[in-house]
Amino acid sequence: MTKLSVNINKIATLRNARGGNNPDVIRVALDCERFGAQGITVHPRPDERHIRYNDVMQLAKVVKTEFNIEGYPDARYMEIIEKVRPAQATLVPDGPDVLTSNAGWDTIQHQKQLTDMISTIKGWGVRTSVFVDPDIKMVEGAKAIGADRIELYTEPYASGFAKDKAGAIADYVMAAQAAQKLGLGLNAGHDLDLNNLKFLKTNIPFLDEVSIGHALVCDALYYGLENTIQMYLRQIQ
Ligand SMILES: CC(=O)[C@@H](O)[C@H](O)COP(=O)(O)O
Ligand SMILES: NCC(=O)COP(=O)(O)O
Repeated sequence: MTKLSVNINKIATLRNARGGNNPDVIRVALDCERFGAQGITVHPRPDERHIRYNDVMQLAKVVKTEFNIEGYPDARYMEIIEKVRPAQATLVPDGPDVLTSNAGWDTIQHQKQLTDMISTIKGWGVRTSVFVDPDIKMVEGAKAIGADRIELYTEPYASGFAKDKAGAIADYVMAAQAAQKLGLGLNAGHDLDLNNLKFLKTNIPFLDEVSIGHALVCDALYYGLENTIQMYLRQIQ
């Protein structure tokens, strides 16, 4: 079964535009769960331009499905993972100034740093996932550092999909099969949407989880949140 984890960063972006509490990210997270989402993802960034660290603390008290906290493992991220102990911590190599995530880890070059972080996080009883490009060497590197799962960075798949579906998926299938052989769990995310999700699932049926935010929230403007979550769930059945 592939789980849908809804990334609610964009809800916080909208809330922050006016400084009040509308929309309320807590209410939206609970509604996403009520509408069928099997997880809630957040990705706090140091400038708190969307999800704030305090949101993460409040969400942790109410989220009943899998709570996934993504981010660069700086001191503040590690502190929040230790306090919250979410279902999953996804380590992403974003610099503080990036607009959004734009690459996976080099799991070989950062082997020592990642091994230490992963061991610490696993010691808190939290499942670990590392964000990687669809590159077999990086997948093997993720196994070597002790990660439980990888999350494949799907922006290149999403941007190549319109022109050449088969070409866009090829590296992802190879990386996914390598992960499966190594006993790593498999997540995917970034720029997944109603056009490209089913093809990903069909080609990689053993995906454990997809985390989707930007496109799902945009679709909800037209279809409504409940209907949109159901539409995404149908793509991964
Ligand atoms: C790792 C990843 O791909 C997501 O967490 C993404 O970075 C969230 O995007 P935004 O921060 O742009 O909402
Ligand atoms: N890990 C990917 C994620 O949480 C959402 O990415 P996007 O759908 O907002 O591009």
